[in-house]
Amino acid sequence: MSQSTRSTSGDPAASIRVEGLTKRFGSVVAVDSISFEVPSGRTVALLGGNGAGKTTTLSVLLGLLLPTSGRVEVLGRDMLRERYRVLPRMNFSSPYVDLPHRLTVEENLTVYAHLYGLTGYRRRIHALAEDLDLTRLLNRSSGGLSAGQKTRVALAKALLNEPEVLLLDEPTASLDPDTADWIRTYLERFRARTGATILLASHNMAEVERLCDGVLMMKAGRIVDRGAPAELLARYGRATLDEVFLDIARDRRAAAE
Ligand SMILES: Nc1ncnc2c1ncn2[C@@H]1O[C@H](COP(=O)(O)OP(=O)(O)OP(=O)(O)O)[C@@H](O)[C@H]1O
Repeated sequence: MSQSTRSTSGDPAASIRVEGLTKRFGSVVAVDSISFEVPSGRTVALLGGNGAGKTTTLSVLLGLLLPTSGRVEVLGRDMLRERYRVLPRMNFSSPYVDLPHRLTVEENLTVYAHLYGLTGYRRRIHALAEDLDLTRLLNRSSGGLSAGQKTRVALAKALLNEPEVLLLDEPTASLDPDTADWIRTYLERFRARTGATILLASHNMAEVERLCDGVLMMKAGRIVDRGAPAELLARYGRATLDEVFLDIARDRRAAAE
């Protein structure tokens, strides 16, 4: 089993540790007793069809949703009891979160910099804007941006505090192939430079194969398989993760079973 995604075993180097996590919404079991660890400095993907429980898992990890049961630790702290000690060291981006439309991009990033209590934030915002090709957009109102531009602004917001743990929900959704590729390269460099731990939900298998050390395959709230991309390809006897995904979605068994 891949080191990057193994079930909980108390690895002290794990930046994210989830144990027996269940989240119910009324009669809907969105996440059903899942356990996993993400070692420090690794990038791991949550994969699964629509409604598999990926966004719910990320939301519990951020402390935005309370778990029905189970334990969630980030950077060694219990997210239920010590979330405010960890949140300054984390960040996230999601296509489901919209920035206030009337504020300019720079104003929005400044509001977040204040929320994060950053000093020297003006320089940081301009450096990130340059990195993410946003300089020309800083004075534009956020509501008028294209989907791809909004995604890049959301990523700038997520990187403002140089997070040690970064949660990304579909980081390249609605980006054209060129911009998506550019964002992936950026994320690779960010991780190499900072040693950040990244957990991302994605529907893009090429992205996962390129960026991720480990994969957690979710279905109906459960983790139904896990491993490094190469391990999963070998186990299912497939050439691409797309094919592995379809095998799992359609209940075809791994070749090695
Ligand atoms: N606030 C909520 N109230 C009720 N049900 C919810 C709520 N949030 C999520 N669910 C349900 O929980 C299940 C998991 O949803 P979730 O958004 O985590 O899936 P997902 O894997 O992120 O899906 P997608 O790929 O479509 O984004 C779904 O059945 C969804 O309808």
